[in-house]
Amino acid sequence: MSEVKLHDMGDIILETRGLTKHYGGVHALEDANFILKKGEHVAIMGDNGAGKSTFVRQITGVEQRTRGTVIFDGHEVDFKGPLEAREAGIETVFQTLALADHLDVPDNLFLGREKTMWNWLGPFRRLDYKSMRADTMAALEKTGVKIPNIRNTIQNMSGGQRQCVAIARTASFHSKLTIMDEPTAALGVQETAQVENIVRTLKKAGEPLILVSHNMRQVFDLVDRIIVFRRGRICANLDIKNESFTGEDVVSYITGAKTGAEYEGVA
Ligand SMILES: Nc1ncnc2c1ncn2[C@@H]1O[C@H](COP(=O)(O)OP(=O)(O)OP(=O)(O)O)[C@@H](O)[C@H]1O
Repeated sequence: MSEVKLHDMGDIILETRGLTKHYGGVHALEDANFILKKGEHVAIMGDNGAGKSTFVRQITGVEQRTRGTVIFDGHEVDFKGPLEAREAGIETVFQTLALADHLDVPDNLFLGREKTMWNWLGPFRRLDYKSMRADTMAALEKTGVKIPNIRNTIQNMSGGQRQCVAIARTASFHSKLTIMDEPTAALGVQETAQVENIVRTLKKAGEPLILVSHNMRQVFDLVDRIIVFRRGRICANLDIKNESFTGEDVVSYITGAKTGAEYEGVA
């Protein structure tokens, strides 16, 4: 992680200033000013192609931004990849899930942060499979996720089970920020309810969350604030507690039927 400057962020965990991503002539993300406070849960909504995942990818270092600043936990950051972001405390469930298909559940949960133990045969450390398996069972239990056999490789699991593993991985390590990009898109009713319970657990623990979702009911149930993206720009910042607006209003911002005052990026 390259730390450029220190910022006194007060109760802000994440801020983006002028965050922009162009793919050649495609302006996928334009000048996004965004603030997330510690403990706050914010939903990101918007039509297909509005720039939501692009926004997530620039924060988590999956891609290098065209311009703009990201300040996380008081540091100006420019992550070179998602592992760097994770090391800094950002856990992300990507739309693509980013699981290793040929590995089983414990190996996926601990990928890049394997537990080791001293080997009694010599002065070197080896992987502590037993402990990782036990922790995996505990993590799944805690999140309510049901996987029949954790030794199965990911490639032999259903779409819903894969999604659950990705979410359990995110929720089982205490992070400074969790980002979920459409975590329930491929899930059935029961699995969706489990994921929503995980989100509530994070809220109770005071852990901040960015939730990319198309699901209006879910968003109204779970978050404090809704940010709407339209054509790569943030076009609305709606505080669920303090403002009276309906799902129809949100849809109007998503479709462009309604345009808000210029978003200032201040909660
Ligand atoms: N690697 C890429 N190369 C070129 N264009 C891209 C690339 N990734 C995304 N885009 C374009 O950027 C725009 C924003 O895409 P993005 O995936 O961020 O949308 P989204 O809001 O997450 O949509 P969805 O809800 O469908 O996931 C789209 O026009 C998309 O086609």
